[in-house]
Amino acid sequence: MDTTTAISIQDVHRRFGSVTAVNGITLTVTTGEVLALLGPNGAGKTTLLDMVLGFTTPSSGTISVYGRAPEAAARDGQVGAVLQNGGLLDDLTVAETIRMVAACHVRHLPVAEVMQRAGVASFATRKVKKCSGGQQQRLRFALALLTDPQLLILDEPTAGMDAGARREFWQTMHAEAERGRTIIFATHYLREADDYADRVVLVQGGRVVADGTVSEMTTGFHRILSAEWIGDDDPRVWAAQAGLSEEQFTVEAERSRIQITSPDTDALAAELLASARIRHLQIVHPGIEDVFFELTTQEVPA
Ligand SMILES: Nc1ncnc2c1ncn2[C@@H]1O[C@H](COP(=O)(O)OP(=O)(O)OP(=O)(O)O)[C@@H](O)[C@H]1O
Repeated sequence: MDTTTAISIQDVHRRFGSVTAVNGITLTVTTGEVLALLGPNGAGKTTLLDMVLGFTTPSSGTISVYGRAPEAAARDGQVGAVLQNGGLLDDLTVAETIRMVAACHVRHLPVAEVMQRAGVASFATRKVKKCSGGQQQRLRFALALLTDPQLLILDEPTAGMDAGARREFWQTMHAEAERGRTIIFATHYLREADDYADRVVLVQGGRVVADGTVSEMTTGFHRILSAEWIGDDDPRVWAAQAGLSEEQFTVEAERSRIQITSPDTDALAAELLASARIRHLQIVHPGIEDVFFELTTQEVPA
């Protein structure tokens, strides 16, 4: 078995009646990778994760988890999951919930260790129904850790958490990633993907529309150059000679401030500086929001 491959997804489709939720995804996830699955509502993220967990099977294509069928890997505790609406029993306390689920597994980590690692120890005696949304997500995370899984799957784990709780949750997750666990999480929060994932896979319409690190994704996208124009000539004339369109070039405030949108702002900046036409140069790189917006507003080919 190839020990570096955690998940292998080969040309997977999943149809529900006339709806094609996953439309030909091929993806290999390497052991130890932290991968964010990003995409708008209905993109197919949950359906894909459900198949990796063995809850549903592909209509066509194959998925293997550590070289095995997904349901076999999940059954043996190789995979832990924090799902959007995983059922919790309201009247049990946090500690009772963890002990009860632990009792269902042949092998599990000590309950006290799991509570400490998931950050639930401080509210262990609280009933589930009295826990905040963020605390319930932490409890789900504790349950996912019980079998000491090699792979953690998190479907929008921080949904409903405020910014502080999100940050704390991700600190905990970071510690788990450093232990060499493979982590896949689906999220709508672009910043989370940017901050916590080694690799971002952008899904839309059941397909992968981008796959890479955030810096790879933003390379090749336009950058925005802005500067103060100090040349003697008219900046519009220069822009026309440089082949910039009206959308790419704007000049504000009595000709003094120019803005250029281009994938190759470096060369333009070099030329403008060398000819002493500009000063106070700034180049802004696009963030993942821009990439996400641009990629997910494109039409997906049929
Ligand atoms: N059991 C099902 N029966 C019918 N259609 C389904 C089923 N599960 C998912 N779908 C459809 O498949 C598409 C993909 O849904 P999915 O939940 O995988 O998207 P998602 O990216 O996880 O969305 P969200 O971000 O809103 O959770 C949607 O059009 C959804 O309505």
